[in-house]
Amino acid sequence: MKWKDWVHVTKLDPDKQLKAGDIEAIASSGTDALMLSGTLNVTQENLSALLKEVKAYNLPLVMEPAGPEAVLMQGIDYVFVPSVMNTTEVTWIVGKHKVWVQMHKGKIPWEDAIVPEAYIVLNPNSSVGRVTKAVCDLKPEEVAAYTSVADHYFHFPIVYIEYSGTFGDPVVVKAASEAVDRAVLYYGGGINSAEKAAQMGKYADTIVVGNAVYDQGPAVLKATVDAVQ
Ligand SMILES: CC(C)=CCC/C(C)=C/CC/C(C)=C/CC/C(C)=C/COP(=O)(O)OP(=O)(O)O
Ligand SMILES: O=P(O)(O)OC[C@@H](O)CO
Ligand SMILES: [Mg+2]
Repeated sequence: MKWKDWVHVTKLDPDKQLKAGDIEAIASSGTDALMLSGTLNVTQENLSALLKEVKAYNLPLVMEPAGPEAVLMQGIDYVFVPSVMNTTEVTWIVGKHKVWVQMHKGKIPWEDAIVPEAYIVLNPNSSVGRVTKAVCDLKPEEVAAYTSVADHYFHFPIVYIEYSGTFGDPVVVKAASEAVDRAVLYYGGGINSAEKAAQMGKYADTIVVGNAVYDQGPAVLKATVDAVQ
């Protein structure tokens, strides 16, 4: 299945520990892909350790870096590279990217593996909200406007409504879904039940589940998959 057709992605944090047997259960949950990502304490070492744990299960693997210092490209299907639309600091839109390109001197597999993501960060208390100094108190029409800018002006293939750690406002996500045209709309944040998965799955093309895997376990993850598959 092409990445554009995924409806459910599981986000695994290299900074957290999964219990024995959990990866097996996650892999058989029906989720379409595993994304290796976190904002804080992600290193080449913990990324490589997580990759070792997940690579045996034939699921597509996505690396989503929080910065140029820790990026895996070997053994990964895609690198989803974020830019934050509503940050107050240019580095989170284009600065880290410039550093990354300089580090790799023309060896970035642009066509085969790189997928840019336009993040709209909406939980000010999340790590990503704090680190990127995102302006999070946006009205639905402002989120819709950022969505259009990302989609039609910058031509980002993904617009990602990010509420990491908390369940978002469905009115906001609906507004983004009405504004999006060509991009694939991602939603992530606080999905820990079939009901919440279905609610955001109504608007987003792809939902992302992260914390629930660690806090509640693979059975809850499977319920979120079944709600959108
Ligand atoms: C150019 C390269 C290689 C990378 C770009 C890096 C940029 C601009 C990142 C922007 C925002 C960011 C830090 C994204 C990381 C992905 C993400 C949102 C992970 C989830 O974060 P949280 O759940 O808030 O963090 P923790 O789980 O670590 O608390
Ligand atoms: O961890 P949760 O709250 O499920 O959020 C998922 C993802 O959007 C985080 O980047
Ligand atoms: Mg997280």
